[in-house]
Amino acid sequence: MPTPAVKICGISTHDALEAAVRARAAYAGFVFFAKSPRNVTPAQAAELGARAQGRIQRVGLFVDANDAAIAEAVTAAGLDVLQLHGKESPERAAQLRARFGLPVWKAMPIASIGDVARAHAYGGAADLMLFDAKTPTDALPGGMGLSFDWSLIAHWDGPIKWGLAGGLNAENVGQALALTGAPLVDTSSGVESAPGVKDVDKIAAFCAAARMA
Ligand SMILES: O=C(O)c1ccccc1N[C@@H]1O[C@H](COP(=O)(O)O)[C@@H](O)[C@H]1O
Repeated sequence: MPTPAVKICGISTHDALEAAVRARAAYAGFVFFAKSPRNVTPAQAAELGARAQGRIQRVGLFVDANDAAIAEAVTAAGLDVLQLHGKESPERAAQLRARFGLPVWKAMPIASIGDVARAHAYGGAADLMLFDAKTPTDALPGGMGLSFDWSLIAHWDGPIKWGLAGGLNAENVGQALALTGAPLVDTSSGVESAPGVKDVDKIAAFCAAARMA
């Protein structure tokens, strides 16, 4: 199995960003969602984005955001990828990809096989499908450290690239990779000591465990 790409999401400090770079994560996620404990302002994102440039790909996470908010974040942080974590339709994903000229990742909340089937509609509209656990509330559609039945998406053979998120940590990422063969893994809560507080040792351990799997 090829080495999976790693994304560390919810980065809001220089220390966390440096830890992700040091651990050779491919992607750093910045959350632009006011209800999240990991939310960053455009000013914070500008600092982090400048520091990240050319060292790690910068992913902006949005939840049903409007074009103006996305444009502000793209400009501030120099984003390389847009991650849509709300109820964005395939048409909206395609529209944002065309407008910003950036790859679009769509998060798909999974609780049943029917949810997995919905991912096919994003072929040609998004660049990557990120399977995540369905959360119990629309108020926070991710970042709760919840996992789902990984067998539902094992070796997914859909029309676009894909990745796995939801409740991943250094202890379970090896098992998740062995079962699913995911080409990309994404974590946030699993590398924190408290909601929104990244732990540099956990970031290092997660990246090492994903590489060893
Ligand atoms: O991190 C958040 O606060 C967040 C808020 C709204 C939508 C998504 C969010 N995080 C993303 O959710 C998945 C899974 O996170 P976790 O590892 O279970 O904590 C991941 O892509 C986060 O980036």
